[in-house]
Amino acid sequence: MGNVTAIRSVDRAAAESPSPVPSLKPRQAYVTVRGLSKKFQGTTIYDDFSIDLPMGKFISVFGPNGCGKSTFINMISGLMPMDAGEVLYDGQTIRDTRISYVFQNYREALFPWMRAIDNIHYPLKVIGVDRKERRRRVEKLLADFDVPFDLNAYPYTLSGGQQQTVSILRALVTEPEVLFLDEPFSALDYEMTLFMRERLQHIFMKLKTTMLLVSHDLEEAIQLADQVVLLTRRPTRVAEIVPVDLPWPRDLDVTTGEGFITLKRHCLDRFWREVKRD
Ligand SMILES: Nc1ncnc2c1ncn2[C@@H]1O[C@H](COP(=O)(O)OP(=O)(O)OP(=O)(O)O)[C@@H](O)[C@H]1O
Repeated sequence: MGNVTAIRSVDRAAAESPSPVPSLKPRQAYVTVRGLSKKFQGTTIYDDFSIDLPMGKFISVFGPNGCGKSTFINMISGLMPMDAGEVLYDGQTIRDTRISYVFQNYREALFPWMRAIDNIHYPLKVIGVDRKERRRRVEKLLADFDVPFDLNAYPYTLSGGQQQTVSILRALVTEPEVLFLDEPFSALDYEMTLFMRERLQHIFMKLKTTMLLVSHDLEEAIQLADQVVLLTRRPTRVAEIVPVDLPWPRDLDVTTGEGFITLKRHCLDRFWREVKRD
């Protein structure tokens, strides 16, 4: 609404004044987290934690073991209650924001009694989209992605990477504004992990959906992100937000290039300082 009002007032100004109209930059929307606190059995994980994350960007979250990376995205995605705090997505609460979640454990995430294609249809069915419209939306999604295996297969007949591809497609079918990914590739072998990172980048470049990724793997965290959020040990704060100004797609040339190596070294330094801190 704010933008519409701004554009209208500039139009009026243009009509009333001969001076050139200043060009309007699109407003950057943010996920705003304020005063987030969480304890588990007396142990403080977060205490009055705040951060702003730009929407439409790929953000990865990296930090020491057990610092609360998964807890963070579970809370801001509404999967886990916070003890205190507020999270807004471009000013809207989570209830008014379309979100999806891709879990690490694809074996438990897909419905084994449904074919892959029916797994992808399922979220639309839950929100009451009729069969014809469901088919249209799934076809539109699949047209964008070259899926190199049979979606009529049952999940157990598919490889880990294929199953995780189905999970990602299922997460995307509702056209989420924000996609949360909690170590989505950590259960895959190395070859499949590299392949899936490439695929996820292409999805991101095409859709520009806000992506929030938790990763244990610093290379992955850097390769996929516009910004890496480095967290401290508990009680967890932001150690640093590292911008990743590297060209997309981050292919082998990029990930073995000087810019990437410098960023990795910087993040590792910060990480070690944090891990060794008394
Ligand atoms: N439901 C829960 N009940 C009790 N403690 C929990 C619960 N969930 C997480 N924890 C604890 O909170 C801390 C943060 O957990 P979390 O899984 O968010 O960390 P993480 O940074 O994602 O961990 P890792 O690096 O091991 O994946 C850990 O010490 C964990 O044991």
